[in-house]
Amino acid sequence: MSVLLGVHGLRKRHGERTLFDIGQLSIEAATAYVLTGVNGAGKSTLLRTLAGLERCDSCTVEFDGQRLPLHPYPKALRRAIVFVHQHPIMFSTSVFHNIAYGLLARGDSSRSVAPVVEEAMAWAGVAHLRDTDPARLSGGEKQRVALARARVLQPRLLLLDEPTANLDGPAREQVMALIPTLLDRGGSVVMACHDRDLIGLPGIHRLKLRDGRLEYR
Ligand SMILES: Nc1ncnc2c1ncn2[C@@H]1O[C@H](COP(=O)(O)OP(=O)(O)OP(=O)(O)O)[C@@H](O)[C@H]1O
Repeated sequence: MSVLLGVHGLRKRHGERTLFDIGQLSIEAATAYVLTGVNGAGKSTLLRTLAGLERCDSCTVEFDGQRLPLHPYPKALRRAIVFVHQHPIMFSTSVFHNIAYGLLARGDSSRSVAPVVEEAMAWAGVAHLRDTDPARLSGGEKQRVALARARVLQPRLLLLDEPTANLDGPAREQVMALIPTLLDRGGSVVMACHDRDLIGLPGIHRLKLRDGRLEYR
């Protein structure tokens, strides 16, 4: 198995408090991980740091054979890594437009984007909501749109922050059912979560943040 992203010396402080100090983290290609840890352990912060949404104190990464600093955040990682927030923020336009947005922003033509978005809406079970304003969606529907929006970008690494938090019943099950097929195209995924069913998914690798250190389980 080849290493997709190697992270060296990832340290994060808030004032005097060291939230985490991770000597080495290797994320393999085409592999799924869950990241567990108690409330406040720093799971979201770790994912946000890898996505370039938070600054780390000092860190270098190896990506595609290149050694890069994590700050300023390299363009190569911005394209390769996608972060899905626990409470996804969406434009008040339509489901279709929200899923298409990232591809259009990359410069893809409307003509090439349309079938990709249609396929993603079908995958996520939201095709019937195509023209709906996301403000009108339930939490589960919003999370499925967020996963579709991330999937069309074909990230090499997808970071999910508690994808099933605040969901229960069928909404949670529908989101869970999508997780194994997120990896269709050979990407890797790291999910911060407390959800025992996600943690127990077959073949998933386990990482745990405990007292600022990362444990491989
Ligand atoms: N800007 C900040 N300044 C100081 N402390 C912060 C700041 N941002 C986050 N923290 C603290 O860092 C800690 C880690 O937060 P984080 O959200 O990463 O944890 P988590 O493991 O994802 O928790 P949960 O499981 O509850 O979502 C928390 O104690 C939080 O209060």
